[in-house]
Amino acid sequence: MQVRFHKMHGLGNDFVVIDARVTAPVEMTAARARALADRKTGVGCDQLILLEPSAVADARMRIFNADGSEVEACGNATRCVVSLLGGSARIETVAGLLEGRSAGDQVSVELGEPRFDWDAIPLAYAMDTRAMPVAWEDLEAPMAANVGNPHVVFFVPETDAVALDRLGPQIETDPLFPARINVNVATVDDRANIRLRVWERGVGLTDACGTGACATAVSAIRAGLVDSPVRVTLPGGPLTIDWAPGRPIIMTGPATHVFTAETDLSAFGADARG
Ligand SMILES: N[C@@H](CCC[C@H](N)C(=O)O)C(=O)O
Repeated sequence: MQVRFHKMHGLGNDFVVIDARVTAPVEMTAARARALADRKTGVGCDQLILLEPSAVADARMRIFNADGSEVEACGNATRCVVSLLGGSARIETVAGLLEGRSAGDQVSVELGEPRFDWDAIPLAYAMDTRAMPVAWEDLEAPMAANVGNPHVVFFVPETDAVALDRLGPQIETDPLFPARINVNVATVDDRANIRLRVWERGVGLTDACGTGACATAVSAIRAGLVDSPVRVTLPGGPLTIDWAPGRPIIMTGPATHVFTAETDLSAFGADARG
């Protein structure tokens, strides 16, 4: 089956976006998503995004990590899809209905209200998500937030000094996190600026993670460390996050279209399932 796809990125967090809103349905399996995302043998991306028709929005967005797992939310891809759909769009996701709008080269999306209860993260057992009584070597007492997907956030003196490539996979797969977890390591520079690195669930180290920036910002606001709006600078560049308790999170940043091409989907994990 021949399909058109768009290669896009948000601050270097890159996507293959297949728009199946008006074409024949695209059957996406974990194996097919993994094969497409493979940077050596496939097209290559952090997330595979499948747009399908929606009865309640402009599109239904399905999100597959590079390891093939289907997940609930992706902040950077949401901005890319808003831009692809013309700069103003309502998008249906597993995490809820998201709205976005472009202004110049910036796209703002409303990502819903964060959840902080331990079972909403989810964690394996009850604990205070403001200062969790756990540690992995020097990384200790993280906060946790679910911003559509699950995140743990460590505030550290210097994010660049953390061996996230080694500790990220350990924390991601710790039994404390029954749905696995995205791992954020952040340094608060001042009340308006945070620097952040992210080990993404199902991917690894990425240049940027929109939901990671949101989870980190709301955690820092909740802890009284910064004021809203706050700039969160990732290796790929900055995002602005605006949030107050009881309000949805608003994330603003760029969305870049790289190219459009066609590929034969049957070459990628045609009959593979799971
Ligand atoms: N890159 C994303 C997050 C993608 C999903 C994440 N890896 C998960 O498993 O929840 C973003 O920009 O938010």
